Amino acid sequence: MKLTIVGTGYVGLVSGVCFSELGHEVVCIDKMEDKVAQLRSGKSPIYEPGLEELLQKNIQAGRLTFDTDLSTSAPSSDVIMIAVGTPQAEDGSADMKYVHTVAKEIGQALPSTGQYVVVNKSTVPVGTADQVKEIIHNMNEDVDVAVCSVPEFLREGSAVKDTMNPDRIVIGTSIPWAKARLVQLHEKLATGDKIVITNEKSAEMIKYAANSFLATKISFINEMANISEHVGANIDDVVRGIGSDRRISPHFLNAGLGYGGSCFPKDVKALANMAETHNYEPQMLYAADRINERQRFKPLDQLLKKFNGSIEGKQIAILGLAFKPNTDDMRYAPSIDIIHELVKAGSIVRAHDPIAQNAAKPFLPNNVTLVETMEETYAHADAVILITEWAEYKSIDPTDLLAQMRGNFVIDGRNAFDADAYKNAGIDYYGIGRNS
Ligand SMILES: NC(=O)c1ccc[n+]([C@@H]2O[C@H](COP(=O)([O-])OP(=O)(O)OC[C@H]3O[C@@H](n4cnc5c(N)ncnc54)[C@H](O)[C@@H]3O)[C@@H](O)[C@H]2O)c1
Ligand SMILES: O=c1ccn([C@@H]2O[C@H](COP(=O)(O)OP(=O)(O)O[C@H]3O[C@H](CO)[C@@H](O)[C@H](O)[C@H]3O)[C@@H](O)[C@H]2O)c(=O)[nH]1
Repeated sequence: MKLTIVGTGYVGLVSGVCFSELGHEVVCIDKMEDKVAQLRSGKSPIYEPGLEELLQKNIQAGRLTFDTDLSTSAPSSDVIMIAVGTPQAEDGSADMKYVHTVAKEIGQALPSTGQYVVVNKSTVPVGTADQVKEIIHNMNEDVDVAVCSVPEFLREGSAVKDTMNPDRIVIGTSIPWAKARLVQLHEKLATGDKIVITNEKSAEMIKYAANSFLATKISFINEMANISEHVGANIDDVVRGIGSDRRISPHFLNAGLGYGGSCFPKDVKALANMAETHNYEPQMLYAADRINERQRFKPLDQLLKKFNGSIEGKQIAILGLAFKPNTDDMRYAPSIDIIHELVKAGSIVRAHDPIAQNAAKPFLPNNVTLVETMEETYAHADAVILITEWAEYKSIDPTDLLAQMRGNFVIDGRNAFDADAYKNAGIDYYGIGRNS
């Protein structure tokens, strides 16, 4: 099949690379000319394990090309996918301007002959498929187009693996010929029960429900960790105890500094906003969001407690800047808020991230020192905060760490270190919900 994919962010680029790897002919479109030039030369603009290799392989095989304009490839494509950003608007809703622009461009590009499938792969409010169809028809009322919803569930850091081995593919369309085309497109990825076929609105809702459930699960376990601290329980044991119940499962129950990234924070808010516009008050979503907003500031409370109310002049080492390991994405990373607060309080901050160092720069205050190695971060530090649980940080020897620090306070914001080993080495160790 021939595909045009509009937008080369995580979703558009990873989908483009994976569909071409599966043998389809793919043209990826982006407005940013330098990004398109970079992609044409086989260089990935994002850090994503396994992506660049497949990008180069499929460009060489002639199945994957890049363009700045969709008008050449869209009319000859079996499927046109919209994969542009839907960032958070000021009122918490999804900002739809990029999707609407692409819809107009598609309407202008498609001829009145042929049958076209347009897919919303971006995370969009319920009702968007109808809206996109209306915009396309406003441009060209004769075009025969099915606008469908096929939401994306990949995770950054394992995006290629997730796309090639999906738990399920959701296809939202009420038009039989469009359904047949989309089932065929995905047949090497999912068949049988792994394909969830539904209408457009339910598919759009599935994406928000999935992300909001996962975000709520994280806020729930963070709430349990916070309560455990107050009552003297240990969250690791609590998770073992509840996670062994198959109805709960141990997955996605890591207490820490809360969820960041480009999806959960904005999608919980967008779903809440959607509910409000339909006069429904989504109490659970408000709570998940509020708990998450507060959680990332826990290291500051602990530092103030440790240093008797003032951290002015204290040297604080930050381990990890990206919103999670195996990505260089800094969108809504807890490190940004934490570091700004530390600097405001007069601390001297040295920070390290194995991959996100450059991506982090524009988000951080100028007087933060970004260092090349993790050892340089904690040399002479009064306190260390682990924010992102990169594998290399887990291999730190607590005795070596203590020998290089000036102080002895370590805040493990992701419960990634061996608490007993740290305490036995003489470190004043604080983990989230672990101190009992
Ligand atoms: N990032 C993820 O892990 C992920 C996973 C699942 C779903 N999603 C959803 O997918 C959508 C895309 O997210 P992302 O992180 O991949 O996006 P992104 O914001 O990283 O990138 C979007 C790209 O679209 C391009 N673009 C904007 N307008 C364009 C136009 N008119 N024509 C061509 N290109 C245009 C931009 O230049 C940019 O390169 C969002 O709705 C997001 O919520 C993201
Ligand atoms: O037990 C956990 C699991 C995750 N997190 C945090 O939650 C955030 C999100 O993590 P993850 O879901 O792994 O990353 P994303 O790449 O943001 O992926 C989510 O958002 C995507 C965009 O919508 C969806 O496609 C994915 O299915 C969904 O997992 C990160 O800050 C993690 O540190 C925790 O705090 N505790």
